[in-house]
Amino acid sequence: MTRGATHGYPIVISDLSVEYPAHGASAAHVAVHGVSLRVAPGEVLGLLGSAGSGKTTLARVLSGVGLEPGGPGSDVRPVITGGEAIVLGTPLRGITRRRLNELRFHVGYLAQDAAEHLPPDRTVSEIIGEPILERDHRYNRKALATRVATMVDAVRLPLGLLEKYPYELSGGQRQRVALAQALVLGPNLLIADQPTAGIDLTVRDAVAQLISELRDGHTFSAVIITHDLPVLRRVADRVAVLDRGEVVALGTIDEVFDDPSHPYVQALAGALDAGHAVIDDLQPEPPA
Ligand SMILES: Nc1ncnc2c1ncn2[C@@H]1O[C@H](COP(=O)(O)OP(=O)(O)OP(=O)(O)O)[C@@H](O)[C@H]1O
Repeated sequence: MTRGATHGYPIVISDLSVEYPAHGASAAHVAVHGVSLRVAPGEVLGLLGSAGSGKTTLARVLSGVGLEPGGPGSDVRPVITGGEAIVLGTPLRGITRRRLNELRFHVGYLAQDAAEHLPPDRTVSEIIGEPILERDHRYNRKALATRVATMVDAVRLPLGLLEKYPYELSGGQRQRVALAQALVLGPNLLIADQPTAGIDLTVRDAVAQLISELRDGHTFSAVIITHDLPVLRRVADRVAVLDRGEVVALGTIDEVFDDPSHPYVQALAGALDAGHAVIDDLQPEPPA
């Protein structure tokens, strides 16, 4: 794998279509339709869109998690049916198992429901350190403990939580444990599905700060799904808005919201003007 290749762009998506195949009584469903976009090195792209617009599908495909046979929550896996997505130089269409495993070590992925799915029988320290041991089970235990403690600190959790179990933590603390796990391998790319959901204001700020600091290192890029405007303003260089699987707006926050042409983007812009910081309760317009 050529890390950061494809003219240096960590993500290059061209005319990508993704479909959930027919299963049981459900017909096939196209969740992402003809999407093209690039994420530049050092760029954080915010991804917005109504419920069901394809954000999570796109995130799962780009992280490789959704393409993994038997992967988590993958009873029906999304399939790339058109176009291509190249992540850190690796084309995802028809990717082999071996290359997918390799890619996964370089892409941090925070699933939408990660906080609810932490393994109940592992301590915070074991959970955060797991990706390191998965990559190298003989990793030096002292170095591992140091790395885990650094990550706990980075997500503003007290070190006293290291030996606690998920059920002993609040939802916001669990979310930060999941984020620390997604970042523990020092990925070049983070794909985070609602990283600040369920986290209170002060800590939300800390998460935004952490992402900004990582970005300032210039070797880190991210796609962040969030409807949290203060977080978007703080971390996102550009935003893409999805509606029914298509990109309907792309640009800086000001470019997208100052002169919205698409009805859903207009609705978002209206919500922002009305002072809503979190804008995820908007429904798309019914199809024409
Ligand atoms: N396993 C699946 N099988 C079939 N269709 C699915 C599956 N998962 C998602 N979909 C459909 O794909 C479309 C996109 O879903 P997706 O979860 O990617 O949207 P989203 O923008 O992330 O929504 P939300 O904000 O609610 O998380 C939706 O119509 C959804 O019903």
